[in-house]
Amino acid sequence: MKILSAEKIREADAYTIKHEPIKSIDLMERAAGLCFDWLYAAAPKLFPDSISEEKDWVFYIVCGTGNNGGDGLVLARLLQRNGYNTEVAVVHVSDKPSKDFTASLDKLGKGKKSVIEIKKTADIPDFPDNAIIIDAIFGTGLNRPSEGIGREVIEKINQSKSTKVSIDMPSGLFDCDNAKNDPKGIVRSNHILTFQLPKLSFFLSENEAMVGAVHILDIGLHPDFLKNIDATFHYLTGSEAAEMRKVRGTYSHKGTYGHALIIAGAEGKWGAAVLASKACLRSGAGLVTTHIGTQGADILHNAMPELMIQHDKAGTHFSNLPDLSDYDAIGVGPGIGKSDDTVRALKLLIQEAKVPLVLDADALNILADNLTWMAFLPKGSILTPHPGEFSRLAGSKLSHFESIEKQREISQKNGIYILLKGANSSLSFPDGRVLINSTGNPGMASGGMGDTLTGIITGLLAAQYKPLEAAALAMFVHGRAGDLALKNQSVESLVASDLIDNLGKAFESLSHD
Ligand SMILES: NC(=O)C1=CN([C@@H]2O[C@H](COP(=O)(O)OP(=O)(O)OC[C@H]3O[C@@H](n4cnc5c(N)ncnc54)[C@H](O)[C@@H]3O)[C@@H](O)[C@H]2O)[C@H](O)CC1
Ligand SMILES: [K+]
Repeated sequence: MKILSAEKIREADAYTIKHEPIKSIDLMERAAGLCFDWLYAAAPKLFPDSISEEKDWVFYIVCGTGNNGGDGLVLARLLQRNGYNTEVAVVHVSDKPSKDFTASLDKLGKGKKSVIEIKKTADIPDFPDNAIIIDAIFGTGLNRPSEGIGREVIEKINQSKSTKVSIDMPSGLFDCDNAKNDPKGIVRSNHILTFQLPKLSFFLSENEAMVGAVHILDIGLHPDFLKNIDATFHYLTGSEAAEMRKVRGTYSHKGTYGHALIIAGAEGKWGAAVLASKACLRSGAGLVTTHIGTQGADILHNAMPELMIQHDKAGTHFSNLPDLSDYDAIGVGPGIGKSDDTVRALKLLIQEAKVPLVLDADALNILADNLTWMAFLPKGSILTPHPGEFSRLAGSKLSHFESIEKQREISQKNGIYILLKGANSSLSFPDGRVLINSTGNPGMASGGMGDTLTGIITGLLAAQYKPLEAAALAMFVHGRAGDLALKNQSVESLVASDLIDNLGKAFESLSHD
């Protein structure tokens, strides 16, 4: 699913109005109608248990004077028509109300319910603590941080304990970069009813306090426009991940699915090799060999009889390169440490490898100490840093938005894929596009999860997936397996082994997406 900028969404809006064709006011009615349907279904769960009777429900609709405010006014009319209690406030954020705002206000007027006009501080009402506040002050038309009376109202809304439902965007939030924005001037939304496509800022950690649950409402923007428009950012949905999955031929054999090499583990961290190797075996590789210090070999053998083992010359860590000619995919890094001979062996691996590499953990830390090696990585290699590893690679502490911009830059410059792990992991391609993941949960913030991801990507690469599909499908399935594993665990108790146990179900679940 594409993620478009506010500017592109405006173009989509205009294209739809012209080519569907539909009047802009009717598009607003359609959008607000979908908000009503959502609220109608969700309201019983949104009001506190103490207010169980519909007659006691209050919907407090706070509107700006642009089209976002217009949506709020149409929604207010629909709520009133269906017999719900409403309070409607208009914040005079601009002295030039939009045409459709004015038309919607006229229609509401016919219902003879008075509107609270907010022009100055003294006009701002006390918002209740047990209502639903509909936030329709600013949408995609915000052109500078909220200020003046609009901002004052936003701050007062944020003081209320009522559930806040934002139309299209939390008012005050920009669609992409909020580095120069002030969080205090943004509605702390519990639910966002966003139109057609999600906005990038919904997925960024700096906006966590303002972005609640996101609900995407299909308002029928023109499919031709949505299909043809180029997008830098994409949200990876289940059906898109499912399309990447390859069907296995009846007459295929283990040779069809390639031979993966995992280089992982060192004294005290053999478990990293176990997790990466297991995940690799469970992700479709025909054969998996793990290159490991002799002292870790028994642990691996006992954990997985299906695995082949390649002994390193050093007993305790990765120090020498095996013959690479047998392998279709190579994953390196989990738990390998940073010994001098490990550094030398990794350098040799980067020079000698003829297949894309998957680099994780200590392999990335070594790379961060030797940034010139980046240009020598086999094209299509995949780096899987967590935010700490990424900041070492990128050279400074960055906001999430800045990290993604930097991630794109490094991918494009070096012809590699970077999978920046975290909530809403992002995968950047050599051509500058970025996929944002839609699976996973906070229980996955624990040791070993990254080792598992390395194994999955390497397994898919061995099984002849192209780097783009291997990285994207692995990212999705890894999160999905974490979500499935959570059903029998809690966010506190979830561990990487649970995730591996659910890989089968996760791959299978794709057939239902
Ligand atoms: N996407 C669609 O197809 C549809 C979108 N709809 C809704 O329309 C808004 C966008 O409306 P727009 O009129 O362009 O802008 P806003 O209502 O978001 O606000 C603009 C309004 O506010 C003024 N303004 C902007 N920034 C500030 C500021 N910092 N301080 C004060 N005032 C500010 C600006 O001058 C305007 O007056 C979209 O989000 C949807 O909700 C349609 O209704 C359905 C189709
Ligand atoms: K809004």
